[in-house]
Amino acid sequence: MASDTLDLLKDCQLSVKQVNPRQYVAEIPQLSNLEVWFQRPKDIVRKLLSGDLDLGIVGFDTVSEYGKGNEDLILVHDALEYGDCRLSLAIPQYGIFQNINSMKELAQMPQWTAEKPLQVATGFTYLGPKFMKENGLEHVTFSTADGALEAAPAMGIADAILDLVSSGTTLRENNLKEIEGGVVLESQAVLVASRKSLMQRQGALDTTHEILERLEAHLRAIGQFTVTANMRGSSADEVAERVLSQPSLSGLQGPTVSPVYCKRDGKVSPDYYAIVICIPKKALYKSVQQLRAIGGSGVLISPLTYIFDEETPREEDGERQVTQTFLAL
Ligand SMILES: Nc1ncnc2c1ncn2[C@@H]1O[C@H](COP(=O)(O)OP(=O)(O)OP(=O)(O)O)[C@@H](O)[C@H]1O
Ligand SMILES: O=P(O)(O)OC[C@H]1O[C@H](OP(=O)(O)OP(=O)(O)O)[C@H](O)[C@@H]1O
Ligand SMILES: [Mg+2]
Repeated sequence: MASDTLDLLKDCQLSVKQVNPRQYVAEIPQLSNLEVWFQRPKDIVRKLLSGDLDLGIVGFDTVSEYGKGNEDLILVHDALEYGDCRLSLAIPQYGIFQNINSMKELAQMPQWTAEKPLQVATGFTYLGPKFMKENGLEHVTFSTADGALEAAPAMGIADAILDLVSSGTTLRENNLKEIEGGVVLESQAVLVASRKSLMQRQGALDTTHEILERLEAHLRAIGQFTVTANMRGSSADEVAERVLSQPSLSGLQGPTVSPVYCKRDGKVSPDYYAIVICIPKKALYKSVQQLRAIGGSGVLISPLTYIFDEETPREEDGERQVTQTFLAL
């Protein structure tokens, strides 16, 4: 998470300058009134709540576990697109669990009683009990460990585990399986703020706004490409019409069409037109085919680095409750 976070900030032109890796304080030269502190994920959330930090970048799982629904925590950006994982319940593939494939079946197993409850090993001692209760599992006890939880069932320490899963390799290698309805939450890296800080600390809101804008500009651009092509035509309007007749070629705000002039027999006139559009990566191949079909040639494709809109989309988007809260400040 730490190195992915540093990479993301760097891509947003917010490089973190750390004198040496053992020093836990650093700076971002572009943001003069900001200090960066390297802390364990759970401590970031705790320190946001205690008022010792204003902003944090952590996994959503950590915000949920240690934030415990506290309304002082605001998700300023809820999808930084790395650290993807899910918090999920896993049980052994063997023994009494061989034919158990859902939370419902697990809850209905006759084995779990007040005297002999289902034992779950987890580091998520807030979300774990809450989830099991919501799923109708009454007879459950929890044991906690900081890592290598996947070994607990084979060691006889627990029946099940509740831990983060990404590729699923660790579970598989330890003969464990996920079950239907067993995902507590989906997680990825988020930017989280203390509401109190944003409201009360001088400059905190402006700095957060700047970071958010840069993040948005970069994240919107990932997966988008600029496509330029040449096209013959009688006028810019006619070329634009041809481009817009194709569903994958409308770009962010329609195509830019520019005349390419050349001089022939002493006369300067547009010989052909250059068109520029932004295209999402997944539509790239289809778009190139469509461009060719309408007479496009010399198609050049380059990755986009930033897309700055008039306003940060996350602030405009009415559907995003969290950012609305941020704006409401
Ligand atoms: N396998 C994984 N793939 C992707 N993201 C993960 C994975 N495991 C954990 N994460 C994310 O990385 C965050 C940090 O996990 P990590 O294991 O680095 O720290 P930790 O063990 O929780 O903290 P500490 O360093 O205090 O022990 C998690 O909260 C989660 O959001
Ligand atoms: O599904 P996978 O891709 O195999 O990833 C899941 C593993 O990753 C995390 O552990 P991590 O490597 O962070 O070590 P830790 O448990 O010691 O924190 C998590 O706790 C799982 O064990
Ligand atoms: Mg692990």
